Amino acid sequence: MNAEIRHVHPDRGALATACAQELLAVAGRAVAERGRADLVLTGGSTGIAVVAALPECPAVGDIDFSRVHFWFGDERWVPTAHEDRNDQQAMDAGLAELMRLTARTPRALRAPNVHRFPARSDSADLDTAARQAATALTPTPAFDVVLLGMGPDAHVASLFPGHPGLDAAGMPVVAVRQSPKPPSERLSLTLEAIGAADQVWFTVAGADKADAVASVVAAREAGRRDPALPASLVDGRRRTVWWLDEAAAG
Ligand SMILES: O=C(O)[C@H](O)[C@@H](O)[C@H](O)[C@H](O)COP(=O)(O)O
Repeated sequence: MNAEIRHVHPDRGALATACAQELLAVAGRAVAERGRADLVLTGGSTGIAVVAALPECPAVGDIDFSRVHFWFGDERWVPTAHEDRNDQQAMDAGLAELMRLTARTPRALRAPNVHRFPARSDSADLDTAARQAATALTPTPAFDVVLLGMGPDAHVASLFPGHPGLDAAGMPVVAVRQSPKPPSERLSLTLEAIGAADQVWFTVAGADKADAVASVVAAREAGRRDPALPASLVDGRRRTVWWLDEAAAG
């Protein structure tokens, strides 16, 4: 049975710290129980703040990062190492530091454990890249946690209200064009791939998100799945968690 939990923190920094600590706790348990952890990171200000908080967590030294795999919920279709890429922002914010901190140990986080979407520079076109990414995600890994940010329009990953990607069925990755949030071309996990996760965590901060949070929470509490609010369409198999700051919680 799916449980929905809400944590409210004073600000984005406190939210990010608490969320990062819990993420490492989940990773530690997954490694102990099934030999590996699969964590899906997200772009956006709050998602990247969570990654930035990871190296500061006291539990870093207790985790066997050689068994922790990081994935991405979506990616912006720009060249490798471009500053707009979610993988590059995550590396710069915290993954590179995690690699540095663990480098001289047998538990090191190494580059092959960071599973990136294809980049504009190394794939022929967006549709080919989506097919390549889908192949790499078939079968879909047993994600322990999918982290999601949420836009003021209630989009998650790169699944925007009214966009065709929302209807994608039978595939884990979809090509997204004409995204209302720049850049306009993107790759995204589908609702099906996100929903295969054990836990889905929304990380949302800022007063500009309060209306969207209120609408999505109201829809979910009423059992209403509304394609105009993509965040109302996703659940973890076991648990869905909201990590909010006070401004977003309203
Ligand atoms: O690539 C992206 O832009 C995202 O993954 C996107 O879904 C993001 O998480 C939300 O737009 C929230 O972003 P903010 O926290 O910056 O508002």
